[in-house]
Amino acid sequence: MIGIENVSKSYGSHTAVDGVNFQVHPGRVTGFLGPNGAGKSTTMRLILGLDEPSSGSITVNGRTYAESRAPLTEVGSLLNVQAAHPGRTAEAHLRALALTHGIPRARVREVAEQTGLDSVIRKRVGGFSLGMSQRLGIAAALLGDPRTLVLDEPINGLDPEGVVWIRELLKDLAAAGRTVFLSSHLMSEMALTADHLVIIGKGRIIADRPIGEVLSEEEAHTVALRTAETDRLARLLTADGAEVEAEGGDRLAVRGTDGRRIAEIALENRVLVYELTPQRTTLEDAYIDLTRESVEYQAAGRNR
Ligand SMILES: Nc1ncnc2c1ncn2[C@@H]1O[C@H](COP(=O)(O)OP(=O)(O)OP(=O)(O)O)[C@@H](O)[C@H]1O
Repeated sequence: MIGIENVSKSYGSHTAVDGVNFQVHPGRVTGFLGPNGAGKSTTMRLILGLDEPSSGSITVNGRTYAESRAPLTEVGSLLNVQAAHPGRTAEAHLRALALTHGIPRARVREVAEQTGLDSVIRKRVGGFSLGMSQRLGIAAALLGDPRTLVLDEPINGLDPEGVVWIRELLKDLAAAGRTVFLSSHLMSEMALTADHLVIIGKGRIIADRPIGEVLSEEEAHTVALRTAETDRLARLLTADGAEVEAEGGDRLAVRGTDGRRIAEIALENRVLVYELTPQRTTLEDAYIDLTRESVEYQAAGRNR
């Protein structure tokens, strides 16, 4: 369990994280989403005690990270993929980490197997592909068998097989009761991996909801239709309380009602409707909607 209470972090006059409140619960995969510069990495660094918040408090499993005696066995993290010394073998890297935390050597073999690294365990890390380095970072995160995992963009650099592998791994870890918190900008991947979403924009939390809710709230708000009598049907629907927009030609976009009500009104008034499509918003659309303001703000900021 990760608890973030009123956390802010400023760098000089720039506020990277602004009064953020949320909790990451065990037993599910929580996705942390936001456009570039939204504050994801900063928040993760604060959770891991690598940086001090300007204000507010952060706890992991009920304690601040600094209070944990053996953080690797409490929180596993993946922040910087290239964190291992390039001249070391993967095995030497993992053994050194295990040694500093009193973790038995046998555990190195276990995590190497779990992350598909066993065939390259004696190879130097410097020669690793991004995908292999990513697997090594995940192996290091799992080494202490921690209850909580904080992973910054763990899907980056993985091939399709690697993506499926990490998705299954994270789901299994959550199913075993662990707290799994990962950042990504890949909405499509989040839809397949995360149970819960925390969306951040401009350093503020925009949404903190189960993934299904993010979808259903945004879903079917608009019904697209085609009819031979756009003006008449638009008047009838507006009189019924709907919001109608002419989309050109025989098309209307209708909000504030549903397809069934539109069909009833059309039938009662003998208006021919030959297409009636509730617009399903994908998670990606919902995300773009939620973060649009942040992205615009950033684009404006860059031009300054
Ligand atoms: N050490 C630092 N010094 C100054 N500004 C920083 C520092 N670290 C982050 N920032 C700024 O804080 C804001 C948030 O950055 P952060 O890296 O947390 O965003 P992010 O959501 O992880 O973005 P990305 O997806 O690009 O990694 C950005 O405007 C960034 O420039």
